[in-house]
This record gives sequence, structure tokens and C-alpha cells, in this order.
Amino acid sequence: MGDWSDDEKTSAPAPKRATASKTQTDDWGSNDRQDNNDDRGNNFSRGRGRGGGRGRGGGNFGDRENNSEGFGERRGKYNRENRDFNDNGEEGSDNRGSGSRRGRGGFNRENREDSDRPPRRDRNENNDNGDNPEEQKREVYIPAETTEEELFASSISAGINFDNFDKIEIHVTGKGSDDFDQIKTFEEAELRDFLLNNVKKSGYKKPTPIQKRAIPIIMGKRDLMGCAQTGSGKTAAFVLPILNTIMNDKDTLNPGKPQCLIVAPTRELVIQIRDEAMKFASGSYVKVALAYGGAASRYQSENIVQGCHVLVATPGRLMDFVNKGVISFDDLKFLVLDEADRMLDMGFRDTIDKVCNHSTLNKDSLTIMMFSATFPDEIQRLAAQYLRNYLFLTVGIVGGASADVEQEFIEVPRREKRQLLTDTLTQYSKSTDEDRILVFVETKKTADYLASFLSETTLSTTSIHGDRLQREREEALRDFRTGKRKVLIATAVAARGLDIKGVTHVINYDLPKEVDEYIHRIGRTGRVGNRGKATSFFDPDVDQTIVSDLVRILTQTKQAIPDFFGGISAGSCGMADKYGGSDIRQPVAAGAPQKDEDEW
Ligand SMILES: Nc1ncnc2c1ncn2[C@@H]1O[C@H](COP(=O)(O)OP(=O)(O)OP(=O)(O)O)[C@@H](O)[C@H]1O
Repeated sequence: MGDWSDDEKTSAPAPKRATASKTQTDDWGSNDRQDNNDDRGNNFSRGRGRGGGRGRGGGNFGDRENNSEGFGERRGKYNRENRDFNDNGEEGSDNRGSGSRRGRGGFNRENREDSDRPPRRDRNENNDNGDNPEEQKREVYIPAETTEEELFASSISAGINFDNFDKIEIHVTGKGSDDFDQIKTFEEAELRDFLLNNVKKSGYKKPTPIQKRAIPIIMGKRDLMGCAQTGSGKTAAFVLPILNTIMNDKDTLNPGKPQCLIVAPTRELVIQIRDEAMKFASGSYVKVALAYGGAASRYQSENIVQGCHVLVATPGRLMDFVNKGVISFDDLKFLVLDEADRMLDMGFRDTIDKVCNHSTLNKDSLTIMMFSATFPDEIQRLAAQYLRNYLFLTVGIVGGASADVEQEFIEVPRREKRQLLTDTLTQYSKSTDEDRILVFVETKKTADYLASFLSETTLSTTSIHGDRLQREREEALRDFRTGKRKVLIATAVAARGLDIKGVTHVINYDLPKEVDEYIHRIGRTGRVGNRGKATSFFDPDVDQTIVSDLVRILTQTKQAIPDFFGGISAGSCGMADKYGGSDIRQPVAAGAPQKDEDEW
């Protein structure tokens, strides 16, 4: 499933120094030397906050319709001369300088251990000889704090189709689903004043459908599985009621014992969720902390030990801290799995099991929530094992793509992709400052190669993938957000959750193998009612396996199916039944006890 090697799969070997039986001091001893050098002795200067002066505008695609005309000519087979390079990236594979490594950034030190680095096997998966000296680099990285101004400037403004959200059907199923009214305004949710102020300050005028239904359910402390399309405000749907409940309950804050734990699969996503939580918590005493790999472990653990109400974490660093005794779950009231289908995938499930069965956890006082835009049936079945008497909330079709994304496919053989990309991007060199183009590729090597190649052109480009240092990854994202770089070449690590203003166009240079990843990738544009465009390069030699699923997505969003998909229609391959996922418990009579209810 693409390049996920950086996201701290918990299958990574346990860090040698992390033994649960040691005291914290001992445990940190080795880290201390590494991490301590980092920050304390050196009076480091941190990089500027992420997203300073982040891009303007909501990225309404409507303004750019003229720019996209050229695509029409290229629909169907793209036929160009072969070029004198190999599109697999061999030429540029050693050149990692996609622009951003030169830049500024947080504290940087080589040859340091970082317990959350993925195993070498993963990091070098695109490296022919596996011996690139760059891979040996370690650094202790302390990310910059985001300023309050930046936090509030980060939201994407609602677009012209925002009101269309109200036309999407909402379903809530499960025992007691009628107990919770939907709210029509944020005021009706009876949120505390500071939260309401922060909601207003964020520019939110009314709740999105998932917020309308999820906020009262979470305030009522019911377990929840929530599914709504990409860019429809799922983060605020859980962050707002959680913060409100923490403030209402006023439980004592104990060191290393968070009251809410939010787990997400990638580092950049947990940073974003943390920012969202800090934005809404602004002006209150609620403390939000982060735990993610690639950044200084000691710095993070100190924040946690000082006490945090909300902890946002990736699985690898979370388990590292749990094993070291930095974190325990005695006070945990809320557990959120964002991108839950991914979190329950192989590799991360162990962590979820460990958290949910941890000896310090009091299951009776815990509410668990899972959110995603995609929720395959088999993952729902798995998810149900962790939840108790949960409600299943869906907005629109489970696993459907955002209707605000215009989807285009261009048939092109592999060796001609680079020229097609160059031609496509050239249109944007004349476009407005607000436009950002996100290009997805399958491998880190291709990401490096394309970023390097495009940086030689007039298009300022950067890249993000699992072999880049964390400082470089955050810098790449910051440069993209601020518009310093208008093109970001990314592997699957950026497919889920990232919310970046001004992304008007997503290009799948390589199509993913799984349709769910396609849905998440194209969902980086067309967010909160803004329109966006996704162009996918279809290589007939390798992309046939995803065709039937793409036909489903195109049919559901009422978009044209390309001729070169071979005449497959949603009905013709018997897919109609498989689509439109629903609550897997539905066959059970309403009101009947649920299978998993007592299993916990
Ligand atoms: N009620 C609202 N009104 C206006 N904007 C909103 C509202 N709720 C959320 N937003 C903004 O919408 C954008 C998308 O929200 P968010 O990232 O939570 O989407 P999501 O559903 O989690 O998407 P994904 O599935 O891609 O993770 C954010 O910029 C957020 O600030």
C-alpha cells in the first residue's frame, strides 16, 4: 500500500534502549545524552512556526476553469515521443535536494538515535543498494511552535458548495440512536463560551453534517464510528465535544495521564490535529501535547510528564512512551482513532490492542471514537471489537469520494508520464499565487527524482516521503502551505487527512493500488465546499486492477467513465451490491442487543 514506511509501523523492532522495567531516568539516560545535546546545551534557534503567512484564499476551482481547458485535448491516449530519461527515477535517485534541504528549520543534529525511526528495511525500499549514506543520518529535531495567529489562519474557508452538504443524507444506527438530536447551530450544542468564540474566530458559520450529529453523541459519551467524506470537518466534530467535556468535568490533571488520546497514522497529520485542538482550546487551561517520531523524544516526553489533557500521537512513539512508563491511561476518558480504517490495518492494530487492553485503562469510563472517510466492511467488523454499544454515523456513501472533485483520467504509458506532468504543470506557472498542486507518486525514489527534475524548471517544487528527515518533511509542508513551493511531490504518506489551503489540483502521477487510497488522495482538494480537480495518469499496463473500483467512484459522483476503462460499468461487474457500505450490524433487528456489547 504505497509508501507508508515512515509512519512508524508498530511492527518496527523495539528500540534497544526502551525497556519497560527500567526507571524513567535510566530509560532516558541514553536518550538524554542524545536529546539533551539537542536542545539544552546548544541554545538552538528554532525555525519559524509552520505555516507562517499560509496561503490565502480557499482554492475555489471555479476561477480557473480556463486553465484546465488544455486537459480536454489530452483526454484519451497521450501520445508523445519517448524521452531520453527513465521515468522510474534512476537519474535522480541520489539527488535528494528537492529544494527544501537547503532551507531553514528547527534544530538539526546528525548521528543521533531516534527510537521511532522505521526499520532500515523500510526506509531503503527504493534504494537499489540499500547503502545510501543519507539514510544513516539521525538528528534531534525540535519543531517550531505554531503561533495563535497561525492556528486561526490555517482553516480552509468554506467554498461555494458548502450548503450542498445539507443535501447529503445522514444516517445514525445502533441502539439509542434517537436519543441524540442533531444540532443546527454551534450555539445549540451548548459549547462553553471560549469554544464558541474560537469556532467563530475560525470562520465556521454553521456545523457540517458530521458535526451536527457527532457533537451531541460525543457529549453524551457514546462510542461512535463516524464516516463522512474527505474535507467535511470530522476533526472539529470530535475535538469540540471532547474539549467541552474535559472543561465541564474538571478532573484533576495528573502528570503523564492524558484524559484524551487521539491516534493518527502519520506525523504530519498528528501535528495538524494537535494544531486544530490547540486552536479550539486557545484561551483555556486545557493542555495539548504531541508524540510522534522523527522529533526529539525527550522534548515531547517532558511536555507529557508536565501534564496534558489531550495527547495526539502516532502509534510508534506512543508505544515507546507507554513502554517507558512516560504515559499511562488511568485518567483516559476519550480515545479517538482518526483515519480509523488505516489504524486498524495490519501494522498499527497491535498498538490499538495494547492501548485498549492496557492494565491502567478503566474501560468503564472510556468513550471510543473512530473516524474516516472510508470504512470497508471487514474493518468495521474489526473496529466493532473495540467499541461498546456504539452508534454508526454516516454522511453520504461510506467510502464515497467528494463530489466537489472533478476527476479526470489520462491514458499514458509509463515512459511518457514525466513529459505529461511537465506539460500539465506548465499551465500552473502562469496561474495565481493561491494555487497549489499536489502530485502523488508510488515510490520515494520517484518523488525524489521528480522533485529534483522539476526544481530545475520554473516550477518551485518540494517533496515529502518517508526517507526524508522529519525536519525536511515539515519544512516541505510548510513551504507548500506558504506558497514558497507551489508543487509538492508526495508518496502515500500525504494521502490522508492533510488539510492544505489552496490545493486546487491533485495529480496521480502513479495511481494507487487501492481505491480507498485514491479517495483520500483526491480528497486533498475539493474540501469544505470548495471545488477541486484530480487528474490521474492511467498506465494500461499496471492500473487495470483498480479500474472496477474507479468506475464505482465515478458512477457515484456522476462523472464520465473514460473509454479506455474498457466499457466496465458499475452494474456490469455486479458492483452495485458491494457499494454504499452500511452499518455491518444492520441485519440485526433494531434494538436487539449487539454482538459485541458485552465482550469488553
Ligand atoms: N463548520 C465548518 N465551517 C467551515 N469550515 C470548517 C467547518 N468545519 C471544519 N472546517 C474546515 O474544513 C477543513 C477540513 O476539515 P477536516 O480536516 O476536519 O476534514 P476531514 O473531514 O477530517 O477530512 P479528511 O477526511 O480529509 O481527513 C478544515 O480547514 C477545517 O478548519
